[in-house]
Amino acid sequence: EPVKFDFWFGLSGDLARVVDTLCKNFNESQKDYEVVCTSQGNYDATLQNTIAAFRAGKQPTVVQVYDVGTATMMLSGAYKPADKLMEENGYKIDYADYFPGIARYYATSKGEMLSFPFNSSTALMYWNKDAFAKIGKTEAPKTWEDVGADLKALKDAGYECPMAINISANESWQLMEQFSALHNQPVATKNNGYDGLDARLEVNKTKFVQYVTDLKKWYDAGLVKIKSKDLGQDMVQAFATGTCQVILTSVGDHGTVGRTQKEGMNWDVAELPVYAGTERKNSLVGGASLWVLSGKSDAEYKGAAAFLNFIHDPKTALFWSTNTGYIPVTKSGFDFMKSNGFYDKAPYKGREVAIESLTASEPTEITRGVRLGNFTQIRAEFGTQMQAIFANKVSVQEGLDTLVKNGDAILERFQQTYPGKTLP
Ligand SMILES: O=P(O)(O)OC[C@H](O)CO
Repeated sequence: EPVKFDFWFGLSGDLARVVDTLCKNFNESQKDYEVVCTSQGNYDATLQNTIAAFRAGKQPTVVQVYDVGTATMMLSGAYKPADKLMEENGYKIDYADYFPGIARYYATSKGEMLSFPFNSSTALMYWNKDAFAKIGKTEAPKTWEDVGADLKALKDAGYECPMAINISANESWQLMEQFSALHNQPVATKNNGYDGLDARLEVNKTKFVQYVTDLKKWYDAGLVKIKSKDLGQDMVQAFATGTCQVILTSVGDHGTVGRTQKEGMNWDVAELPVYAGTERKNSLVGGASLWVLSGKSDAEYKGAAAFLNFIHDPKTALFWSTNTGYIPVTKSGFDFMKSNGFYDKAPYKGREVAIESLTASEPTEITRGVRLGNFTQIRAEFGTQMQAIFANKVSVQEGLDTLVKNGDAILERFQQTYPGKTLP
């Protein structure tokens, strides 16, 4: 009888099917362990359900935690450090093989790998080449000023939804966090939280204010439509079916768009635009890492170590990245894919743009990431305020001021939960 252990993850729909296949591949690759993989619906729910399960003593052995849950996990103390787990179980992992920007996001300041990078991404602009051809464009706009002009031209050419944005809770990632990084603008003080739990939000006085103002202006002019998950709308499908001509989303959706697109539709991905005159910085590493939780048996830990080792294998990287769009997290995985001609082939060719975006500059103190406690709640507040802004209930400045005020209260509560503690 193989030893069973649970893996909870946050991806859903088409991407969840790819995870299921990955789990099946692991189970078929050996006889000692059986991983039982269960989607929790989304990243937020995965973290919340894990915390609740932990309190009830029913936590899974392995859990996928999104990038911005890292600070919460680190301070929870509810994990078994992944690097220690591997060492205890006799696996030698070459940590220098991880891309430094990715490793750094999930490591402590001393470089310990508490969790293992799994699905790494960044945000890109997806654009419909057929629609842009109708307005005489063969390239994606590079500045937000050009985006504004192109959306207007698309509208004038008869397109009902030139661009769609998702203002649900989780979408602060591409709209607020990535935008801020590219423009080297802080989301929060203390270098986005890396330098202290007393960090507080700053998005009501950065370039982000101008961005929301422009998005709202374009929305009022019918150039931007809202396609939000919490309204039961699917922005990625709105693009894939040809309904909307531009979206901003994760490179992790690249495989899904390819599988579900309207037949014959020509599309591509490009780096997120920046405002004219901006010195572009690297975009943020998104996605999630795999944490191993405390309180499990030695046998389950052996299984978890074998699973992490399987995921670390360049062949798994090829399977995973091909079918999703997530970028390989190790140099060996990337080299293996290159040697297989991966990035030379359509439709995978465009995906290299994600790596270009991630490496556009050396990470600054601001662009290495965002490390704030209880970020799930801050994102929920983002969703609430963006909806109030777009429904004309408050002005852009009022909405962002409230986001900062309520977000700061969330950060303050987190700080009080861990008196005298600092991030590892
Ligand atoms: O859509 P993903 O998986 O690339 O993740 C996006 C963000 O990083 C979530 O925090």
